[in-house]
Amino acid sequence: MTVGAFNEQVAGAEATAFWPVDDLGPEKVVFLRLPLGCTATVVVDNTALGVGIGGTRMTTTVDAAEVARLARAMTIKNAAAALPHGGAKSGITIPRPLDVAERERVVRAFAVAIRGLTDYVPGPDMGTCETDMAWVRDEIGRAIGLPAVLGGIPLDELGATGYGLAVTAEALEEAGLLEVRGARVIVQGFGAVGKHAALQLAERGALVVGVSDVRGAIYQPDGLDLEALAAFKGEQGVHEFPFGTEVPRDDLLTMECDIFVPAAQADVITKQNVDTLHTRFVLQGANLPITPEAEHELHQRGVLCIPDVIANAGGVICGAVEYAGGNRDQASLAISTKVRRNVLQVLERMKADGLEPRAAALRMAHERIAAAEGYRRRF
Ligand SMILES: NC(=O)c1ccc[n+]([C@@H]2O[C@H](COP(=O)([O-])OP(=O)(O)OC[C@H]3O[C@@H](n4cnc5c(N)ncnc54)[C@H](O)[C@@H]3O)[C@@H](O)[C@H]2O)c1
Repeated sequence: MTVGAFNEQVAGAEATAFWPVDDLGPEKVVFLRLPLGCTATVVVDNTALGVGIGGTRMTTTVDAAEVARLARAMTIKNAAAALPHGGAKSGITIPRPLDVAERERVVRAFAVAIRGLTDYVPGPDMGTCETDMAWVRDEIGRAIGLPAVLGGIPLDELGATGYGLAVTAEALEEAGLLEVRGARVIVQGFGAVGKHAALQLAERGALVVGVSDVRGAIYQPDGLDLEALAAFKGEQGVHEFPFGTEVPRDDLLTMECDIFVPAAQADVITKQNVDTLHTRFVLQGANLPITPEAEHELHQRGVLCIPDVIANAGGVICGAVEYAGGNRDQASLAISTKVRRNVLQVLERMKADGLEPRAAALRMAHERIAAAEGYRRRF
């Protein structure tokens, strides 16, 4: 980024026109100059509930506005998950892809620069990984998403987010809305989230009848052999799995099921295709997989959509347990306890206040933050 562009970004920050500035935050916005022409922004949005946890994004395009929006999303997500953490985020803007030595130099310089920003704990995000977090921790003693040898809990290996999605289904069963055993499930996306959600739901007796990845989809009306599919997947597309019928990728969005799990990308269900979805429940694995209009329409049709901030919170809960020095087992217990309780609270809130699921979840998050704000010094 040129100095001019950097200054523009700072001026934009002062103008505050392009990111959320309200009673919640942001509390701090810090701009940094780093070696090799890199710049960084750290936004500590709100720390009423505790130290702000949020990833460090490292791309050629990340800017202050993106970081600020993501920091706000973390404030809401951590509060909705009932974690003792506020929301924060950082972004390192690189002028070009960096080699490993350059990257280490930039990440270590970033870490040193945020040493005094003790109300922010970085974690991995798009463009950063556990090695980057290990460098950060080496410099300043704090980061999450670390390698196991440094106390990290391997989030994707554990399948923390997928596990939380299965717990969500169990909570719906506990509320008398669904029977997981025998429920027909379709999962869009077979990556870190979708694969574990499918495996965990199948383990509980659900019939995962369809699964897609970016290249195609596979369908088996009697239920796919998920263990075999997970072992097969590797570099191959799920559509190449021999024990099922290959179908066009987005046909899965039109097939009848009890539970649909979008676990691929944002905005995959919109006003344009929402009519084609034939399901009773949507458990949101991806962030914002359904546009607000489509979510509203599904609610009107009686489809219960458990929003991302509740259903996919397994990952952030795992991060919070790691920060507290916990282990894998403690992370699993925290995910099952918190996700279950949050789903049941959303259902109660919907009933009591006549709210749609996302509005109920957001109200819960805002109330938790407001209650914590009540304990802050005001003078
Ligand atoms: N990893 C986590 O713990 C976590 C936590 C919360 C939210 N999320 C969100 O969940 C989503 C998935 O994350 P992930 O970590 O599993 O990513 P991933 O890259 O591991 O997997 C994504 C999967 O989606 C597939 N995909 C992409 N576009 C598709 C399409 N149009 N149709 C069907 N499949 C498609 C890819 O082929 C891949 O199988 C993202 O939106 C992410 O932000 C992830």
